[in-house]
Amino acid sequence: MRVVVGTAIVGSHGLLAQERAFPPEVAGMWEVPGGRVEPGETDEEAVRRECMEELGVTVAVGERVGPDVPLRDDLVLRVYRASLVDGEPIAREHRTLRWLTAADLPTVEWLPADRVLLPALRALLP
Ligand SMILES: Nc1nc2c([nH]c(=O)n2[C@H]2C[C@H](O)[C@@H](COP(=O)(O)OP(=O)(O)OP(=O)(O)O)O2)c(=O)[nH]1
Repeated sequence: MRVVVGTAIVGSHGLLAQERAFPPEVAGMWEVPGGRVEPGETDEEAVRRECMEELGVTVAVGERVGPDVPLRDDLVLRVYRASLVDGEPIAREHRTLRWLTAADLPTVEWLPADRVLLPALRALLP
């Protein structure tokens, strides 16, 4: 089973989410930062690497958030909570990033797997 890690970073303005720029089928849809765990890498290492690549920040990885969500036969999305340790997030690989409040959460067009996790993500917000 391969894993795509997602990262739930909650700040004073809400949950950090990003709008995908590519591929065309999912461009304009929203997700949390993350990506595929590479062979030989732990989930936590993948979260830290992806947050540096995508956002330019160092994070401390915390607890799992919600269930594993199947993406395809051999692939699941697994989200971890994380906190910012160093840097201000910048969308390096995405169209844009936003801090979403609890009220904002249902208003953006999430990728289908992330939609399954909305209750768990909502629970992280005041
Ligand atoms: N990063 C991320 N990917 C997600 C989320 N939800 C979701 O369905 N996905 C899917 C989209 C992609 O098919 C896959 C991860 O792709 P990616 O492009 O972010 O991963 P990656 O950086 O490792 O890129 P690649 O090597 O697979 O090209 O997981 C999410 O919240 N975050």
